Amino acid sequence: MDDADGTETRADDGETPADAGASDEDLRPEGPPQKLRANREELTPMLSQYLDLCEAHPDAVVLFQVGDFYEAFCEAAEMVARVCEVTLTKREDSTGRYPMAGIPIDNAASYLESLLDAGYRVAIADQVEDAEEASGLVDRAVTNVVTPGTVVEDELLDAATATYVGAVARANEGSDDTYAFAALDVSTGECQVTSADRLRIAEELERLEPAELLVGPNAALDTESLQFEAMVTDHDPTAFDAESATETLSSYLANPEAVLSDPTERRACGALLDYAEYTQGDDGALDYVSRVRQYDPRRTLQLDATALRSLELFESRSHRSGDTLADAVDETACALGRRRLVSWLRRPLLDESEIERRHDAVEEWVERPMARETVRELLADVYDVERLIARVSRGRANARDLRSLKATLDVVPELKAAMSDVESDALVSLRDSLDELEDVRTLVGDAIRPDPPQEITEGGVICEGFDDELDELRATEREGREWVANLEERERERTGIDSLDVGYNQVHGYYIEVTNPNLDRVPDDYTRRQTLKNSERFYTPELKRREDEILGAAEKADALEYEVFCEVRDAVAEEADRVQSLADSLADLDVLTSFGAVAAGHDYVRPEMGAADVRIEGGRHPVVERAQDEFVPNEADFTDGRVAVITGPNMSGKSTYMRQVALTAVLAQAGSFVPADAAELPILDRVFTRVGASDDIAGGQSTFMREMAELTDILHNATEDSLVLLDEVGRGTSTADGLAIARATTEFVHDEVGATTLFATHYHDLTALAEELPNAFNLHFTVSKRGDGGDAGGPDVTFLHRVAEGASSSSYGVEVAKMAGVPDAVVERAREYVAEAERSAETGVESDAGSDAEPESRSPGESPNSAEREERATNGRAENGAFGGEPNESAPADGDPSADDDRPTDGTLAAYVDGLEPEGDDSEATPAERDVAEEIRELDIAGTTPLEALNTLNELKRKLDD
Ligand SMILES: Nc1ncnc2c1ncn2[C@@H]1O[C@H](COP(=O)(O)OP(=O)(O)OP(=O)(O)O)[C@@H](O)[C@H]1O
Repeated sequence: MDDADGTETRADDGETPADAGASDEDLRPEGPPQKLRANREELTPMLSQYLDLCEAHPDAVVLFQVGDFYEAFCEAAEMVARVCEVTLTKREDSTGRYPMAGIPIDNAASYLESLLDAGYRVAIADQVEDAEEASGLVDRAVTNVVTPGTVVEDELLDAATATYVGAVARANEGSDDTYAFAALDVSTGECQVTSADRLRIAEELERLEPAELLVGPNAALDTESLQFEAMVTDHDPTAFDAESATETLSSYLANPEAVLSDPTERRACGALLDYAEYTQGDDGALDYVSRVRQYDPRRTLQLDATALRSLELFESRSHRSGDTLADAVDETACALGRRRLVSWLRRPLLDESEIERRHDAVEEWVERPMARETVRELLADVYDVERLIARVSRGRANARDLRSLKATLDVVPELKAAMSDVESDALVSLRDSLDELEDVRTLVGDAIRPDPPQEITEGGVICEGFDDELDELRATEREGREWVANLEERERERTGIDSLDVGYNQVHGYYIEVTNPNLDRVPDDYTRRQTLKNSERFYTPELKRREDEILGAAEKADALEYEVFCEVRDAVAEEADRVQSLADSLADLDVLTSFGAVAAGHDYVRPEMGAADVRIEGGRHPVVERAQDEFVPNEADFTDGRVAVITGPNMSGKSTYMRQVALTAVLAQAGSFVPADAAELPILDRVFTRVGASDDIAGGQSTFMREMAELTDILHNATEDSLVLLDEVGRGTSTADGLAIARATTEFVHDEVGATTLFATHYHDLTALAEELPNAFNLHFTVSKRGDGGDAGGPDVTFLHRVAEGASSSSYGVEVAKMAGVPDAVVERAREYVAEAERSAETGVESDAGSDAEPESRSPGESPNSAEREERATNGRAENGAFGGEPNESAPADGDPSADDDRPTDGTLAAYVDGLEPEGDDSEATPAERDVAEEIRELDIAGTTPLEALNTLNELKRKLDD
């Protein structure tokens, strides 16, 4: 405890946050507490020090070390007590009573996690001098500001994913629309910087999802509209000034202009590094951040946030582990590899020769399973040396970390041996680049004991033979202890007391214990030290001398060990760059080996890259195939047409099919083999995916508007090298409008864009379009029917999940409803309505909506919306996303769903609901029928799924029956 700090007590008076009187709502837990400010002149030295630190960190909650606790006071204490569920106590002195709450330093990590989760930044103010040696108040300083984007503690980080803090800056010149984005993983020192127009930078943000974001002074970033959670931090705006940013950068790059030629990039990156230094206690530059890299997102396959999400690359809708692409192809052996895998999947390559280089390596591993498995086993012993060396550089690594580094280095020669005869270019150069770091390995091996304690200040860390002075001290200590160990025997002999014991305790030191009946035989040179109930404890002058010698030597040795340890750690830190590049090679090697293992274990093939069009034989969905007992492989052949209109019943496999095509391309360009019997693939520049509103979250205007804005983005940005997946686009509005949008989109993509497009739809009318457009074709998913729909109650449907040419004949919605357990009576009635609708379709009675959506007057090949399209094309790029911008005028407005427009055209539910409408006036109907009719009129059919519709129908029928 901090004696010089006054009269503070930790007495728990049982007060809880609730009964302590909630603090004023306006009082923030961050920054200087008002009450302390008000009493500034009278405060005790310790609280005054606390107040100073709070003022220096206005954005953070200051946790202030007092002995074994981190304490918070006043508003911050009340918050800490609530969020961390610790007791609120108080500190009382002559200036007043102050709420106080503390968390134990020993297991601070879990409390810090709660504080971060609750949205706080935490400034850790440590005692930076020994409390016992301090002449007055113990000196304290903020050694670390813990924030969501800058955490470095292993306990708070996910081993498998990188955590980024990002900074966005905008060009200073008024008309210049250049934005720069810099992202830093403080735990590893990886730093990447790019610049582009604001739309692309917004996409980059979504792609990297930094946990925390600094926004430059004039960047006008609408952080509210980001589609991921990021803490927005106000950092000193002057850090973004060109001059100060370049100065910050000069500690990291010998020539900042050479690496970051764009001034906006330098401003973003400089400000970011300045902030990172601030969070790490501001001891100057972070030495381990030595890999500042400029990149251009256009040099990699672009996957925006929507594509990443809908393809479930890293996060699945089910949130079950194992359900993402990253999980499916992850057979990496170490955390380095897992993080690298994520980064390769996030940024698949565009350069064909680089892709082939990775494929060559994967092929070699597939062909050489023994060597591959040996390498994987060795990689399993590799520690997370990327984060570890960063800790070493920050002076935070302990002896165990250094031993983990050595264990990793021990693996390297074995890895090189296991790869001695590899042939592929990538593997050869990886093998050759593996630096054994023999010097570091020997140093750590000689210096640090094999199984050291967690603490580095209490001895037991440094090997014998490493430091002479230390060895001498330890020898003195050892001899002393041996002398004491033999003392019992000697004294028993000398005194003739057989029960005499020699022992040690913390308070009294060494003693000789004699039981009461033997006290008369105690020699004269024994001095009494302690009286117990049944015995007395003594010491002799020699024992005292030896004790002082032992304890003195031990204490000195511990201190010296710490000193020696720090020297070793500093020497290792000097080699941080080499360790980082070793980590880099190990990460690449792990991913390539994992790709090899996945390819071998799951029958993936090497794709042929550089084809003109996608052609996949026997393709599978890499994730769904694992969950399915029998996955049905499917062809995807775009050599005779680029636009596929895909129909088929619900649940027949349309979405799975479309996604598997995209995932195959992503895997191939990331360097992996692909789940197929054979694949020829072009190099794609972007993958767009848009999923119709009703398959997405909730229906409704805003979702529809978003869908349309996203569609606009595709229409403007897709190229003939893009892959576009459209899943039920247009479903968020009335059927007629939806169909019209779907048609117009298909035509535009077909005529103007030329992208490889897969369009899954329930609008059967679209299949006619595929026949009209030369480069479009129909695919459908087949089902097998048993029975004919007669007395037996209609056909039973089995999904074959097999894609076939041509359009689907029926949507089978009713059969799906049956499979889902909708009561037989309803299913049967629905079938009657379907049949009726089909009969009327055959006799030429068309619904209004159908004719509305498909003008008969158009001649083949002529687009009905060409004028509209032209207007769209001249409207400039879509202005949506995080940087605000006006809603795009070219996005089609949501139609006013009038009664007529709303009438659906597809064969099942539409017919059913149409059939229920009373002919003529409601007044002839019974009250129940009128109610039902009213309810039907109110239904938002376009926003209702087939299943919901059938359930509603069931309910309505029950009402009528009642
Ligand atoms: N090729 C396949 N082999 C085996 N099972 C498959 C296959 N494709 C899909 N499935 C299974 O069928 C389910 C439904 O597939 P999917 O979601 O792709 O259907 P859908 O036609 O898009 O349905 P909806 O129109 O309702 O969106 C999947 O979850 C999967 O379990």
